[in-house]
Amino acid sequence: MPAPSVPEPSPADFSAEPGAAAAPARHEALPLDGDSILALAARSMFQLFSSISQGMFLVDHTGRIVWVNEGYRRFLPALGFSSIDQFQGHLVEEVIQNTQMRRVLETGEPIMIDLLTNKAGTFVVSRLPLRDEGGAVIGAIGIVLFDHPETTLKPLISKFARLQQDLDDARRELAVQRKRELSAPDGQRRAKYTFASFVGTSPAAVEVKRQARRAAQSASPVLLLGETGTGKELLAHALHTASSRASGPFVSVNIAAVPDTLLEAEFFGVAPGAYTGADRKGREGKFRLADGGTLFLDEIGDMPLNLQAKLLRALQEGEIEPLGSNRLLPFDARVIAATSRDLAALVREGRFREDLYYRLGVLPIRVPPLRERVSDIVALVEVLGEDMALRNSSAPPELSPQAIALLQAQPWRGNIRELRNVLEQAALRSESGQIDVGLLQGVLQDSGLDPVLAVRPPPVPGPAMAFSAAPVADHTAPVGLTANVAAAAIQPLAEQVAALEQQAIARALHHTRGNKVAAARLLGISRATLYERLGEGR
Ligand SMILES: Nc1ncnc2c1ncn2[C@@H]1O[C@H](COP(=O)(O)OP(=O)(O)OP(=O)(O)O)[C@@H](O)[C@H]1O
Repeated sequence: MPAPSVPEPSPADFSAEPGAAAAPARHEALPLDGDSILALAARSMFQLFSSISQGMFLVDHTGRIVWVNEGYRRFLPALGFSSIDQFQGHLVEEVIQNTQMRRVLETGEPIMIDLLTNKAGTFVVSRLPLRDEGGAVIGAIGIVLFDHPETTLKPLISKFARLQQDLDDARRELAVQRKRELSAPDGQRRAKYTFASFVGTSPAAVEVKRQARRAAQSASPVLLLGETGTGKELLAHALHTASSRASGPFVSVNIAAVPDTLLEAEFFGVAPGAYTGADRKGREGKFRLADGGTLFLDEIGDMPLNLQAKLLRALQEGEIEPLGSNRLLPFDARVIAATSRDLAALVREGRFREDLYYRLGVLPIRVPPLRERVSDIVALVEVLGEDMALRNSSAPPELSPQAIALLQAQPWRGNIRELRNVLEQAALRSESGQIDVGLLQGVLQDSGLDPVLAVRPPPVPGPAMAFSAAPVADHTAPVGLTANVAAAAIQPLAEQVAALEQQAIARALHHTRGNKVAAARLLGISRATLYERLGEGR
């Protein structure tokens, strides 16, 4: 090991203990010369950091670790080291994954606050350069300010995760929109999904696709009801593509996203000359843009009451009146509406017109939440993993059977969107591309989800499930299942029963927040049987 260029400080030099052995003689007053004052201040700051931080280490100018304090040593096992010799004396990037210490050495710039995630967990860290008297960078100090920030900084981290998710969603939507615009000749809007894009062969998924296919044959309005992220918009696209209007435009309006004051113009358009400014030339409304095709009204439950009356009239008469015009214009668009709200309850509360509810709900279709179609999770993970890989130009993540079992046990309140987000986070944190149950549990916790206890995996061939189905980026292409998934689907009955049993146990444990006695009671089995099924037989 080359000699460190920063003299290795003795622990006593940096002792955090007040009055520690090597502390200089007590000063009754500040020393008078500037150098001594600076030295005293530096030592005091160092001691303060050492005592309030979770751990510290020093690297020399080559990036070699030359000193580690007591606090930091407890992270060594999680980083994969059983003794300090395996850590100290090595280059920092060889022993701490994802570290940015090299950047600090190269630029001389501190990184005051950063989030570091590696196999030891997620940490809030600070990195400061050390300079000699001439100002040259001779090393750097790494400080772990907080470990487990998911607990200590939970509100901040959840907010960050939410914002990140919003940003990712917005980017995705923008990319899709751009693609749609580019592929649409003469500015026409097209649907991008078919029924094949709706992944799932569970009884609930098959039934919803059956109903939607039948609805595609009719000209009546369709009402898609279901929790957020269950695939209502995807189904609306598919329904349009399977209908006789497939060659016409697919136009969608997210009512919740448009300010109330602009909705009327958005729907019915603006007559030329009605306004000054940008709308002087007039503007087509979505009803007219959807002429000959399908108009998808997303989040219909958020529509203001005054506009509900106008929408009802338009649907009944097949005519709209643009703002600022006294002419009625005919339109020919098939309406599909969707909501994640309890529309019947809104009607009871007087917040949604009953006549409009019946008018829109001629063909109501309930889109099932993911927790009612647990058997679709393997295929969904496969498709989402492939899609992520395609976007990031990386290999699809590989999930251990235990990780799959954990995913199957989640309540998924945000449904497929939430599942996707969890997978993306897990893939980001995994260095090897493998996602095991421990990593996944951390992600679920950090995402503010209520992770269900891990259970024994469903019997799946192979050590880990490699996902390599056809990409979903093109949702018009049928999604192929890999041999693995296909094999999983036709496992021997005993294995399928065992998998179902594991899911039931996971759900019961979730329900009882991990209380095994209560879970056993719920399942009608003895505690011993439950332990045995959990692989903890004693
Ligand atoms: N069955 C499915 N197979 C594959 N991807 C799906 C499926 N269902 C939903 N998705 C994907 O999940 C995401 C959310 O779906 P979608 O926007 O259609 O849900 P939604 O019910 O309309 O949500 P919201 O109510 O929040 O608008 C999309 O990226 C969609 O492609």
